[in-house]
Amino acid sequence: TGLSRPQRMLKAVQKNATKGDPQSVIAAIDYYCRHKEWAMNVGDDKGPILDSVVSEVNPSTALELGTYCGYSTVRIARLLSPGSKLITVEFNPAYAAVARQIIAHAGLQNKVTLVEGGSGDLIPKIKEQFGITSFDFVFLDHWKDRYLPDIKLLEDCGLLKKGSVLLADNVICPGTPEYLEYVRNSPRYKSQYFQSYLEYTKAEDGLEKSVFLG
Ligand SMILES: Oc1cc(-c2ccc(F)cc2)cc2nccnc12
Ligand SMILES: [Mg+2]
Repeated sequence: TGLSRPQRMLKAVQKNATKGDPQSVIAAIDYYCRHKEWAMNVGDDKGPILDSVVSEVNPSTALELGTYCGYSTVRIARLLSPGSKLITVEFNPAYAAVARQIIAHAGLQNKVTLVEGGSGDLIPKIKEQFGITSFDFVFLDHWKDRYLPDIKLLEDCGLLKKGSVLLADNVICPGTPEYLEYVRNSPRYKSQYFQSYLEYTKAEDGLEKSVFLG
């Protein structure tokens, strides 16, 4: 049945984006998904909000849950200072295979470690496997029913410290009600909603930024 949607997106990047130029990779994906076929990238409405939070935090260690094709991986990694690291976790091997190639096309493979597997299984292994004591920034963009259990796991594994910033995609569409209720009512977080739009559409969506208070 031919190429998958992620593979078609990869082809568009290889055809239209300049190797080693992250901005051209971002633009090629946004053009393809806006004009050819929709895909679940954070996109060019929410993307600048992601950029501003990453730039403000300037993380030495960052974690992304849900790589998909690597669009937000490229958005985050292009803003990291030299020596900073982004770990991105993807459950679906076919998605991971495309993401590796898109991240490489952007020339960001040295800043990114893509780990294949379930976030619930991998989070407890991060300290020993990567020698990371805590994350300055976490982008949640995977399955919505994993957001809450995964931040509780990050807390329990001691991977968050005072000032760690969580940014969650899709808190309106598809929606993460349990997660929102938790971060907005827990004394351990200071939470803020950034209203925007579901990628490449006019539907409402937004990002929730939550600072861990320790
Ligand atoms: O940004 C996203 C959008 C959607 C999505 C799918 C279908 C719709 F109709 C609306 C929204 C799903 C997502 N799953 C995982 C990570 N991010 C997602
Ligand atoms: Mg998303």
